[in-house]
Amino acid sequence: MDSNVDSQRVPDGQIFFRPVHPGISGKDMESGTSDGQQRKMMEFEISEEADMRLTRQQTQNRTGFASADTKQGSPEGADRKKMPPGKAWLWFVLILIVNFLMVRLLIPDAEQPVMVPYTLFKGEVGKGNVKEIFSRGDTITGRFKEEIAYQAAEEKAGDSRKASKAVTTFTTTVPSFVDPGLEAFLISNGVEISAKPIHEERSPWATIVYSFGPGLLFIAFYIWLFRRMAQQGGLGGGIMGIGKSKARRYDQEEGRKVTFDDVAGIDEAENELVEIVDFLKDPPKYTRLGGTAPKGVLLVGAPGTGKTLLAKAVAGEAGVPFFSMSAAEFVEMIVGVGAARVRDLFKQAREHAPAIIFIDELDAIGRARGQVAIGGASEQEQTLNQILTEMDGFSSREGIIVLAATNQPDVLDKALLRPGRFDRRVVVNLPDKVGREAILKVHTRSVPLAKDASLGELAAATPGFSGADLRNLVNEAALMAARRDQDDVRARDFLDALEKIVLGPERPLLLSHADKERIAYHEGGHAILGLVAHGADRVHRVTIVPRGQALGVTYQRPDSDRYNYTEAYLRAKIVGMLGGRAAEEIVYGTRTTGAESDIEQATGLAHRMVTRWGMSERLGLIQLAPRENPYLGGPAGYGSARPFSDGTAEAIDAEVIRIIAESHEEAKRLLRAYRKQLDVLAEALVAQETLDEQEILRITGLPPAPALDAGKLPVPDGGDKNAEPSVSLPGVAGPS
Ligand SMILES: Nc1ncnc2c1ncn2[C@@H]1O[C@H](COP(=O)(O)OP(=O)(O)OP(=O)(O)O)[C@@H](O)[C@H]1O
Ligand SMILES: [Zn+2]
Repeated sequence: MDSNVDSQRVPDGQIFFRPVHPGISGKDMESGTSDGQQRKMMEFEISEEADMRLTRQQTQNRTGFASADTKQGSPEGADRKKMPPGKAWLWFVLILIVNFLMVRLLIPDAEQPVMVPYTLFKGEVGKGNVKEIFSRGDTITGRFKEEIAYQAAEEKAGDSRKASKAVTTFTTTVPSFVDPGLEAFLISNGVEISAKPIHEERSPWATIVYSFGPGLLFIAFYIWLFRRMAQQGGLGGGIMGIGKSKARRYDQEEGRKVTFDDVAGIDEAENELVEIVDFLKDPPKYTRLGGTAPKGVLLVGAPGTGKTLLAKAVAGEAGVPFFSMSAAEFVEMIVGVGAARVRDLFKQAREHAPAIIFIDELDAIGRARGQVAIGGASEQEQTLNQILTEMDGFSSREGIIVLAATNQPDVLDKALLRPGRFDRRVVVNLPDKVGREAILKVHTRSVPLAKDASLGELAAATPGFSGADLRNLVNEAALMAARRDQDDVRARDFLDALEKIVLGPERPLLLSHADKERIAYHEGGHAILGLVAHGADRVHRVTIVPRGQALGVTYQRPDSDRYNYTEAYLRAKIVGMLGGRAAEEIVYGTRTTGAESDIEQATGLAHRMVTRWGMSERLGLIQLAPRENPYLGGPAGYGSARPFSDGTAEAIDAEVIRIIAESHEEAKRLLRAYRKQLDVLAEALVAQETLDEQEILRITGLPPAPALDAGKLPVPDGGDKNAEPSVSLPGVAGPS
């Protein structure tokens, strides 16, 4: 069975098979169509039990994409540090509470006077027990010399258990008939008649706290807030630091310079930047004849492909200071701060020219103006305008080059891309197999490799991995080897690390024998179809050890990176995905929930065949789903503004349903034909849990999957002789 849950939506237009495991968002191996000629669909590599999609998360890089890794200065960190406004309110409330408690503690006589009857008051005056009084209107407030025990009448009636109160401060009301002799009576009994209210009298301390406390606290709070913000900028300079940029100078901070030696596998991008290095080394050489060097270079590419690294390498090679800042860090809670930071960043760079300014995640502020959600808009706009102003403001003779990185070039404000600004665009692609090997070499420079660890094979097994993913893989493998007390990192460590990264850690589950057998048949179904379906990817491994969300996994991967897919290949893919369920149906005659992600992936693929790749005769070559961001995978679906009729929508559904139904039939037909092989494979899986390619071939006696153009497969002995294995899948326009 497969993973029961697939938390990742699959963006339209990309074939990615990712293991259905929610925890590995960063590891996606992507593939997808990118624009124009450079139609670069990446491949699927490992197919999970029905081939999981490796897909880019739709969410943007800022929400926890970043390959879970270790990038320094990643914008995520910065976002976290920023205090959300909600927290400020919490502080505000806390301060009010503290203030209240202080007042209570410092002003013991802030107690309310107790209301006593006029007669009792006069009685006490008569006894000479009243020290002083203050009168306003018909109300008298005063203090007894000695406290008296008093219980209000209404309380007596209500609750007899209530103890009488000890009263020193009292208040009473003079009856409506005026008591003419009162004043003389008071004086004769030695009562002081006070000119100021008695119960509001406070100690000098209390007065200070009352009048200044709250104000002081607020001021302290704001000072603290500003300081905190300023400290985040690394400048710790009180309120004044807030408008400073938080740019980091890598040349000073890091011991070792990054050079082009540290960058591998993205040669084209690297070559394009060589000229920039040259310019920075000797600006006059270029400007001597009146030419202008580029001011801004936009690095465009998927997350983790090495854009930041490349920018640092340019600085390292040229030997100039490198000021780096993530665009997300520009914008703070306070409007105007972003613009101030931009100004400061450029000022710093100018002081150290020639220099490089690197702005990461440019899309965070470079989004087309007016396209931003209300609220952050004006701040974002101001910041963006400031960048434009600054870029216009320096001449190329100054030797400053602004590099910026984004993975959403299409959302950028057009003004940023005008000549004199970011007029050069360098695409940083995901590395191909050769590139991945080179990157692995860079990152294993200080890792002792065992003889059996072949970086070439590892590169072949990791299509769609970015440089950051590969670095992470090497790191995981090294940790794995260390945990195993080895002195070197072996092939097994790399494979285990890869599996862990792609699928999540092994999950110990107590499964009954019956469950195991069912999972074995499900995975066996995928695997057999991988071997016999025409054009399917090679099956590398089958396991029924639960991992991440998956109960079992069938790994399939093409022999080489694929950039384009034939329809037959896609159909074989769908047939393979449905093989798990088909096997269960054939063997048990019942269904389980185990095929959920298989179904999801198959549907997604069929949908894209129809809506994006023009593989439905009935609908023809019409684009029926929007293109998506080639670097991130993007939102699919037109929402309410669907540019086609209801009839077309119905036709799309019908075509998708037809493709799935045909593939399902095909899967069942093939599995019936290869039932004997399915049985032995399932049995072996229950016994051994994991089988590699050689074992699978030996156990089933099947030849490795034929290439697409291979001839008919032999009908296996013992198979259903009537059900001839298919050589070609029914065409899209086939009988329906
Ligand atoms: N081509 C590469 N060669 C060598 N190492 C690489 C390469 N690409 C990425 N890495 C490794 O991955 C790390 C992260 O890459 P980097 O931060 O440069 O990616 P990025 O493209 O800027 O990503 P993001 O768009 O998420 O900011 C690098 O510090 C480096 O160690
Ligand atoms: Zn499955």
